[in-house]
Amino acid sequence: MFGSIIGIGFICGSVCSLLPHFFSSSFSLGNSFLSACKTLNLVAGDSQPMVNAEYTHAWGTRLLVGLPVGLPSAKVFDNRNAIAEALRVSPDNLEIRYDDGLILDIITQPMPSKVPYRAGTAYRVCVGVNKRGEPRYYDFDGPYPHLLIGGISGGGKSVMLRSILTSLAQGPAPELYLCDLKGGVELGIFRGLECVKGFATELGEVLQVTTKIEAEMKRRYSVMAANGSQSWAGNKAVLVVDELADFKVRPGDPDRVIKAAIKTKLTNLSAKGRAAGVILVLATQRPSADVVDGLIKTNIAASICFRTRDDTQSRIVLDHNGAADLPDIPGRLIFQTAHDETLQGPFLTAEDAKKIIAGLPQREEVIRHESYTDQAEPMDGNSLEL
Ligand SMILES: Nc1ncnc2c1ncn2[C@@H]1O[C@H](COP(=O)(O)OP(=O)(O)OP(=O)(O)O)[C@@H](O)[C@H]1O
Repeated sequence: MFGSIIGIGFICGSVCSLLPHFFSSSFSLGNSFLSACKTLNLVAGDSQPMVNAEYTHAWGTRLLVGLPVGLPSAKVFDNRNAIAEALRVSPDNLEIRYDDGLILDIITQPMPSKVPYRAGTAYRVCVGVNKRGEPRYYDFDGPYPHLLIGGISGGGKSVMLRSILTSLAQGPAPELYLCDLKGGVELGIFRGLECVKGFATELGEVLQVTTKIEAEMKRRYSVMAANGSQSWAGNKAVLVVDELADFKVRPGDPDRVIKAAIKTKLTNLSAKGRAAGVILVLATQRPSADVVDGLIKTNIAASICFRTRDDTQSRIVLDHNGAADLPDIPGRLIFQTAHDETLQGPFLTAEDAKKIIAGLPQREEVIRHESYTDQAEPMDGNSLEL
């Protein structure tokens, strides 16, 4: 008798070891959830929710829950904070969704503070991994045109731009137009790539580059009109601006004319670029209302926001205060498209990026810019020879 009990125990132990993710935490969080449901009166008459499965993952625990007829899932969503308290996690670490049944993800492990760069596929670039370690992508060919990247100095914007550009350059690369008013310190490593069609390190050059991409947008619209098509089917053109605050006009600013001209072009590109396959990536460490003005913001549908200095900056980028409360961890961000998700951005050093770039098609000739003068007529877009 005793021997057979040991035998059954041995078999159960062996089977369980083959299923390390299933039932391995002896239903403890599932039981806590069910107790919370009772306390919160999340029942339908005499019927209670059932935990159909409890899985243990590296990041925490997933509960698959069946709700009795008469208990809508909305009632569970409404009680999220109280359920999180019962499960002893912060509300941020309890994710509830309905997908053919109720799924509760209880995140008990901290997010990693460093995740490696990974190349995307075509126009889909990896912008980080979520709390469950799943990669998330921004698709330059997707439904959310234009990307705003904001956050305090040291938050991780430059590393993010480096990852995005490296991934895009790995191809099939779009045409890249890069504006880096830090003298090319951040984006200079991309300058020699064949796919880089414009590179600016000074205000005059930014006006040249934005004029050129605007002309390309107009050309594409003409082609589309001739073809009777509504959207550009060819290669994308991506304009990257690091730092948007460089075009903020201050009282008595001697560069106000050129800055205003650049701002007008950026607004125009943000409004009309998408259909022509022209996408903006605008980065700033000073997201204020006069830097990310209403017109540009209205046309930008996706944001990556690192920690911000205060609630106001967070609201400018995300329309809520969330980024001000992010932990002080470089690379930690909120990615906003249809909804928000906290991610750890991919980490890519300049040295590693250079190694990848070295294996990509390079241009032989140097980009030549014409100088800008206040008197110059608006350029027709053909003045920048590559
Ligand atoms: N995704 C990341 N994962 C881990 N560490 C990161 C990440 N991104 C940035 N860091 C760290 O933070 C430092 C600052 O990052 P980065 O230069 O990108 O900040 P920034 O927001 O561009 O600042 P600034 O606007 O002053 O240039 C990096 O040198 C790196 O050590």
